[in-house]
Amino acid sequence: MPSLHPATEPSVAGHAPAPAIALSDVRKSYRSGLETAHALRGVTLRLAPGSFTAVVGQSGSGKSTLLHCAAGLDRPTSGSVVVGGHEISELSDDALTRFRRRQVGFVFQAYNLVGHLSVLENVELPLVLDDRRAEPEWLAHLVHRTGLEPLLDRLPGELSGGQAQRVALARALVTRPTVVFADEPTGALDASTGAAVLDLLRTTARDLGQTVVVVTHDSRVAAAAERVLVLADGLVVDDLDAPTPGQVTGRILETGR
Ligand SMILES: Nc1ncnc2c1ncn2[C@@H]1O[C@H](COP(=O)(O)OP(=O)(O)OP(=O)(O)O)[C@@H](O)[C@H]1O
Repeated sequence: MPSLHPATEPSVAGHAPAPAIALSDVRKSYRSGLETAHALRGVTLRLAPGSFTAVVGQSGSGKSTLLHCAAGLDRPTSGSVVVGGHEISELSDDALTRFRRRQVGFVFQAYNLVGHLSVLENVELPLVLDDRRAEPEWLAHLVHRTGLEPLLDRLPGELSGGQAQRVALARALVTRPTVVFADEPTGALDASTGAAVLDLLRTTARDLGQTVVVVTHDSRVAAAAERVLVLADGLVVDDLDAPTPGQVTGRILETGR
């Protein structure tokens, strides 16, 4: 992609592989009138390729802002965001849109499926928007992996919540993105359906070597990840390795304001 210039930070031969995502001192402030909200106050983190990370924190701690800045949905006020070796924080709007289509997959709580398109058309949509066609083998693998074979001709309105979220997951993966961001991916599902979707997200990530970042309020969802980053007041205040749900809840409560 010619419009994306490579990151200035090279990976060092013989050391850990270059991160899938690297944020350096990312700050984001929102101004409204005389007030300024400092949503991110200097976040630095690196996520390894193929890692499954959860971002947790109390309401207002900056989780959504972090996701938006890391995914190229919004620009940081300052700092560097490198995804798949590309510095994205200063791209033009057009280049940022192309970047998102090619390098990032999204799974949202509300699924965001297009109501008049079939399941198959929804899965293929990110490629169609980018004038590309699906690789048949990859598409067949994803459809199989997400159990969508019997549902391909249905419309989103004819699906259960868990089925709709599986469509959203297949759609997020169809472009083979550098990273998949999931924002409260199980928030609209009952507990057992949510657990099934989460398990699918985790095993798909592991089997495909896909980097996944989940933003969630739910400690049980977070505990499915290998690594949990705890945000408080716009800063990463903890970095937990495979914690239990109880440990996650405890750390979030300790950050209370
Ligand atoms: N567009 C905006 N304009 C002004 N302030 C904003 C805007 N977006 C976020 N903020 C503020 O930035 C801070 C972080 O918000 P953010 O939505 O990132 O938190 P969050 O952890 O995702 O919260 P929640 O869990 O409630 O969704 C909050 O104080 C919020 O009020």
